[in-house]
Amino acid sequence: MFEIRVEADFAAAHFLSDYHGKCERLHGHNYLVHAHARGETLDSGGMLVDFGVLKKALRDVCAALDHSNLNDMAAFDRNPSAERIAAYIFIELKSMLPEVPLYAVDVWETPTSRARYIG
Ligand SMILES: Nc1nc2c(c(=O)[nH]1)N=C([C@H](O)[C@H](O)COP(=O)(O)OP(=O)(O)OP(=O)(O)O)CN2
Ligand SMILES: [Zn+2]
Repeated sequence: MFEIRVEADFAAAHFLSDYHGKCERLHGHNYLVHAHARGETLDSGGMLVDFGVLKKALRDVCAALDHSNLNDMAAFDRNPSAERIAAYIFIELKSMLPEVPLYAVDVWETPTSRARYIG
């Protein structure tokens, strides 16, 4: 089994509507995102997926979120948690690159807190 991972980032504001604590107030994160692809088969160039292809798509998805207020996006249903952001990015990537064996998307909200969506 082979696995590759690419990375991108974005900065955004959010708050959690159904949360009692500091995160119910508007605040921001520098989100770090990892996209993972997994598979058994390499192409004739010996690659699972060209890093550059997956990285460009991930950067495009992250650019659309950059410097936004994530609570403005209906996709997150008032609670833009790291879990929902990871699922959203996974679905966006899969629609852009249906042929890529995308495995998971990780969203690091802080250096010590990460959510993963496995598709
Ligand atoms: N499962 C989840 N839990 C929390 C999420 C989330 O998206 N999924 N989000 C938050 C807040 O957005 C918060 O900003 C980040 O939480 P936390 O890791 O607690 O942030 P800190 O760095 O401030 O925590 P330290 O105590 O300094 O480690 C909360 N929970
Ligand atoms: Zn937060």
